[in-house]
Amino acid sequence: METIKVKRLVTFFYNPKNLISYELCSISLTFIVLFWLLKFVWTRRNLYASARKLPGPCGLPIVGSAYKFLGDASDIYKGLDNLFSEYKNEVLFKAWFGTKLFYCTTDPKIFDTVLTSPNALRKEPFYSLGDKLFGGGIFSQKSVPKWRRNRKLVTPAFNSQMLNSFTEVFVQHSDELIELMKQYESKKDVDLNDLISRYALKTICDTAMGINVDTESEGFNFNHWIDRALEIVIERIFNIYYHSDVIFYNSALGKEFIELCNKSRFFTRQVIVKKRQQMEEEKKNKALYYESEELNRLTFIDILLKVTYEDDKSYFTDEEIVDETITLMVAGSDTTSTASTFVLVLLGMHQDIQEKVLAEILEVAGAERSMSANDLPELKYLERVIKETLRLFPVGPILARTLDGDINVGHHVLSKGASICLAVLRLHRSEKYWPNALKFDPDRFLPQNVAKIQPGSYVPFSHGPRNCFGLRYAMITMKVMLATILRRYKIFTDYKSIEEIDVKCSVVIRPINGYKLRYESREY
Ligand code: HEM
Repeated sequence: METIKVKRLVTFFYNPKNLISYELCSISLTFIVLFWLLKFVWTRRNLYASARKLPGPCGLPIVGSAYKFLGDASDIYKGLDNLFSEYKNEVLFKAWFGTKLFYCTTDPKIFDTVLTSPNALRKEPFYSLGDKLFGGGIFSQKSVPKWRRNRKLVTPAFNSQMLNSFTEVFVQHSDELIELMKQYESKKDVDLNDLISRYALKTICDTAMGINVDTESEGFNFNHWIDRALEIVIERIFNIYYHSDVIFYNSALGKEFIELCNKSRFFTRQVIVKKRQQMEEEKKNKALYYESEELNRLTFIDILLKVTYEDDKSYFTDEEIVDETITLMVAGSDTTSTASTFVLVLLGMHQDIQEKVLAEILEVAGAERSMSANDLPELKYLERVIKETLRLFPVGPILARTLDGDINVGHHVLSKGASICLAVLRLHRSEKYWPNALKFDPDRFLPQNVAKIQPGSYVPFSHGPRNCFGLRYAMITMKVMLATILRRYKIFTDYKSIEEIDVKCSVVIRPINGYKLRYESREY
């Protein structure tokens, strides 16, 4: 059989007629490839011209510097950090990732210009590698008009009146949390972040959706699924072979990712179904579920369901409602729980500051009284502690945007079509803008000192039109929960210094070796 095939091939090439057509074919193919390559290079000539003016690693053909970031989330962050260390004296440098040009910076002026520019409203397209989890939710939405429309639609769900009305829910769940903490008291290396994540998810579901989720039940794993799924998204982003759907979804990592997405989205769908059932029940007593006087008190999910099922029926599809809901559940819980756990680590490391925070809490709300919305603005020192923690451990250590138009940053024009990587963690720890940067000093945020902070050098909630819209929500929920924990328990950590806490970036920041927390009851 094989010999027949070989014979046929030999006869084909010995036939002069076939040889001519074969040569013609290969010549045309070569021309097509050359033409495509020239077109590719020509349309990107501005990128190459811009890149030539900047320092940065040349990278290998096709893969660029992507080989520097192979491995898991820890290796990837280490690779990125090493790259920024290598060019630490440069205001702006370049890095090729595959065929993509990235501008890299820790300069606050560039941060400010980029984050407020209408040409940088789109998230870096790598974010869409997590689409199976978040779809086109507001955080990763690729279409700027759709993002603008959806952001405008849901923002009223977090107005001041709504936020004040949430305080009671935060208090109730914080009380449940400290009860839950009792069983692990004095134990070493408690995974306090797991308990706090459950609190955070419960509160976001209760406040933004009016749904009570039983996060304490056995087998409740939503936070862990999301944690792992985000870690996989980062691994996929930095491994260019995994950018191909065929390769990724046929790999073990891709299969694990699909399973995690299915489980997380199934859980989210159940939350929505529960809400719709609740609405149908309540609707029996009213002509319309949404009475006009209640319109300014609609929760996030009320707004999504109202525009979809009572107004313009084509506003969101069912899957888009899941996209928005899961996005909010993660953006509104993983962030606050991570930030709050880091606050506890830093207070465990700085007992004097912990005692000052406690003194303030006792002065404002006493040892037993439930916290009220009026108490929260009085917790000024606690607020400074949270801000300083977010400086040292910004939840989003890296921000990335793609450029839809040129942006002039003074000494350089960033080219349309490139992307930009803003290294928030490095900026927040830069000695140039934060003297004695690794010192935990909440007084940097005293009103008289805030005026001296260089604009653009403190961006834990990002900046500009695409900043975090949960900023005020986050501050309130963290204050209530931290004040409730701190007046009941004294916190300790095995970490001795900030330098000791190695971090990785699984979209959000994480300590590689855990939080190493322990706590003991306080006696009054
Ligand atoms: C400590 C708490 C929080 C921190 C540090 C934080 C930080 C951030 C950052 C840095 C971004 C921009 C990300 C980027 O550009 O890639 C962002 C966006 C976002 N955050 Fe937060 N966040 C927190 C809490 C919250 C809460 C509580 C909510 C919801 C109630 C929320 C909802 C969102 C949403 C929906 C976006 C996307 C906004 C958009 O693209 O228009 N965040 N957050």
